[in-house]
Amino acid sequence: MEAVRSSCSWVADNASHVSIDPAGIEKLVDHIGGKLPPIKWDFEGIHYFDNGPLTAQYMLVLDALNFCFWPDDDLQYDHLAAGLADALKADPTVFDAHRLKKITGAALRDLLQWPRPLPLEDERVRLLHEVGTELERSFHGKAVNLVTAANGSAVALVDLVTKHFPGFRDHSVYKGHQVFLYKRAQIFVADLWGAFKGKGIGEFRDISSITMFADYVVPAVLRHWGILTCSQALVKMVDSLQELPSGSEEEVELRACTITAVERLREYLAARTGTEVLSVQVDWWLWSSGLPSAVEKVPPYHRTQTIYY
Ligand SMILES: Nc1nc2c(c(CN[C@H]3C=C[C@H](O)[C@@H]3O)cn2[C@@H]2O[C@H](COP(=O)(O)O)[C@@H](O)[C@H]2O)c(=O)[nH]1
Repeated sequence: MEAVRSSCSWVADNASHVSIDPAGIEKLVDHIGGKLPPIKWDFEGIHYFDNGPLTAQYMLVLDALNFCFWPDDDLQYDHLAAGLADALKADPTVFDAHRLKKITGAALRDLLQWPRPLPLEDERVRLLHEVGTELERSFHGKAVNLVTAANGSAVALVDLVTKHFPGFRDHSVYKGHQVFLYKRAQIFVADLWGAFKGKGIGEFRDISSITMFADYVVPAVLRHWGILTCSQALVKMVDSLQELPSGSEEEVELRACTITAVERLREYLAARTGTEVLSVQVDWWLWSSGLPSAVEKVPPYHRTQTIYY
């Protein structure tokens, strides 16, 4: 995604609160022996997969809701991915467009078997209505038609998703410049690619165009390795779990510098190994290394209330 890469690189060059340290990149690459450890998509075994169109429907619903878990200490991405998978196994029509269009907060909670209101529940419901309505209007109700309309191009699919579904238009205006981050639109493409192992409706000839998915786990991992360095004031805010307003300079810098740092890390790894390295793979490995169950103990992540990640 050229617009994502170039706008984030501009932020990194003009940042006031976050910087990227090449020494941190070298340290991490040395630590992993110069090669990215292999990582399987769905290493947790929590996603729905039937090798067919229903998987595309599941992924679109999953990534429409793939944001803001932290305000509820017990809620994690796993609950969403596994909860939606169980719901779909129990009732294959549960994500039919006409049902998504009318879903309520209580029904979503039921479906996920979550005992209390979800963070930003009203937004989650509104986004599902948006998905149902637009799928019906433009894609005969089926996410698989959206995917095939991209003709095997990851870039085209991100464009289609962001054109048709306003909820996926993850961007900010920073120092007067429009910055594109597109976390959920890009992770949707990557999730399809990962689930279908780059075959069939998960085949994208330009998967290397996708950047990492800027949210709150990977920036903390990059801080741990000294790849991202934050101003003292920002460190204090993040480490004391103070909320960082969505769209603030600090928040945009954290995300944009994370994308740019992963691009540099990818280039450095590719040069060291002499093989192509994908941002998607770097993202998956960094993300999994930042989970609470992982060996590395990373600093707290930044707290931002947003529908974008
Ligand atoms: N950058 C990046 N962020 C990712 C994912 C994934 C899961 N991707 C699946 C694809 C392959 C793997 O097998 C994964 O299962 C979730 N997240 C984000 O993390 C946050 C939730 O964290 P917590 O609730 O504490 O586990 C939340 O913002 C969520 O959107 C990823 O891959 N990359």
